[in-house]
Amino acid sequence: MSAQLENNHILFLATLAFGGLLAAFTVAKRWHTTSPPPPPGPPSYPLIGSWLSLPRCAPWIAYVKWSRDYDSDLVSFNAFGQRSVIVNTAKAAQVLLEQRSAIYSDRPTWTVIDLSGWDWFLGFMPYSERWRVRRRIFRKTLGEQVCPEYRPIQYKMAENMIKWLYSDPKDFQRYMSLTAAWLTLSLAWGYDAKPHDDPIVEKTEVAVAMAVQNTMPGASVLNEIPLLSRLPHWFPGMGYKLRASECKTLTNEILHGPIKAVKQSLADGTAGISIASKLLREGGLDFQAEMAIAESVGSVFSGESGYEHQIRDVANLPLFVYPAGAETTGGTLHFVVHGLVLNPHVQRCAQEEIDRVVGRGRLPRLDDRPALPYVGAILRESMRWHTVVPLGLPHKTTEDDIYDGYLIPKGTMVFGNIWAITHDPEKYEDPTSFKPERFLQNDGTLNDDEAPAVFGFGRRVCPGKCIADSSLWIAVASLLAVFDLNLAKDGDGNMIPVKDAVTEGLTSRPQPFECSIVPRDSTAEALIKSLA
Ligand code: HEM
Repeated sequence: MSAQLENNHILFLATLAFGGLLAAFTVAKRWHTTSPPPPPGPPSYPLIGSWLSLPRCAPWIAYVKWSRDYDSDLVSFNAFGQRSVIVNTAKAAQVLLEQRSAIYSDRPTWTVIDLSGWDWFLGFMPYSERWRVRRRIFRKTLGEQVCPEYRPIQYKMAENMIKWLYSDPKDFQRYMSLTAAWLTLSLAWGYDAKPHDDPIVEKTEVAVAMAVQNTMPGASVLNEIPLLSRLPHWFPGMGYKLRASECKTLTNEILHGPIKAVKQSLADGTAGISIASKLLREGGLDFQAEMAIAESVGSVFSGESGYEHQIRDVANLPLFVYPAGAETTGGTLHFVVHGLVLNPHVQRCAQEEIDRVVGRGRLPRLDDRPALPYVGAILRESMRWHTVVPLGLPHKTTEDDIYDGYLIPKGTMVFGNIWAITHDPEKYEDPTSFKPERFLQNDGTLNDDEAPAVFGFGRRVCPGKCIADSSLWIAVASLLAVFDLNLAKDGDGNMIPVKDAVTEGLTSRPQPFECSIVPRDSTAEALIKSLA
């Protein structure tokens, strides 16, 4: 055991020495060449680079300040030899992440993510034929063309949300998350998650939280120095490894559970619409054609037969939906409630619109959407006001590039700062205020600003955009149709203030807060009670 410890120690020191040499070499190379400088950023030191200067809280806001200080659309830093560039303006994002998307669409390799058994997740997959095939299958099963087929699930989601909120309004934050979890599990496998103690919801929430924590810049030293992953989990600072292995076990359990139920329901003839049932039943032929393309391109799949890929992909594909969709959709619903509670006049305007167009006898439907622009403006503003993925997912360059005289070398991690783009005061006056009207034209119709940055950029743009947007719209419209949302009162009848504070990580949502959610009146209560 002590010899092993000594070996590991030597390995650790060798890694540090190697890293130091690498950093020194990088610095020396920069001094002695005439290549353009990287985008500006904090000072860099041997080995660690600018790691000590990395903002530990609200980095998306800190990076905007860096942009102001350095007077540049782009800022950058180097941590342990890995350069990251932050794109802080819509103009630069348009050029780099959209127009030059062909060389900005790779993803970094996160050692901790691989150790966690999350290499199957589309969002973390390198830009490769493997990614392209899965993305095409995703589009076929959940893209814009097929999105309307999932309406029954979306309406059921909204009805569930209303019933849960009516029965237990104090626990609204849990129910907002559950609404999103229910939606994604239902889309994935037709799985009807229970409102309490659902095993799949519980396991998936834990696994997702573990996985996403490990992707933030500076989250784990293993991401910066992958060689350290050879050290044992009990070695000081290697706790990440243990958590990664727990995450892997949990993820495997989730991956293999619900697909069996879908196969059974297809055999019984009871399967409803879901991505899994589409893949197994309706999508069979197309799916096989996609897999044939995948096999013809090679090495990723070497050693496995097409049938095995197919089974593995059918099992894994629906699972993309939960990590990508539950946290984002749930977080947005939290921000909608947050914005509405702080702005009762916005609720009144929306309710007036819904009553006029839909009446009081039914819930709004997606066919009503064009006639309810104010509700649409509330959704856009909620997503702009507090972006749920403030820094998006990191892209990685596959070639050297130059922008504004700065070099962005091949292998750079590039973050589109979605928060900065949606809080640009030149585009959005008073950007920290919640003002749905900013998305309306003088005649009351929606303008053409759909705040697209919230769904990311270029070839990696969110493929769940259509289903997310329509599901959120139906949830917001239904919520406003039947409930009033107000500040909660304490025991003495005083209003409990709600802070405008958010959680931090890869995704963001409001800090826990209290509010009162009550049926608007007896007509609304009767409608709620009529929901089957
Ligand atoms: C409010 C809801 C949502 C928001 C704000 C959102 C936002 C994003 C963002 C910013 C990205 C990264 C894009 C980039 O790299 O530039 C992304 C990726 C992704 N999203 Fe969404 N998303 C939402 C809902 C969903 C839903 C419901 C699904 C699935 C049904 C989904 C599936 C995905 C997937 C699979 C990726 C990875 C794509 C890739 O790397 O190729 N998202 N999303």
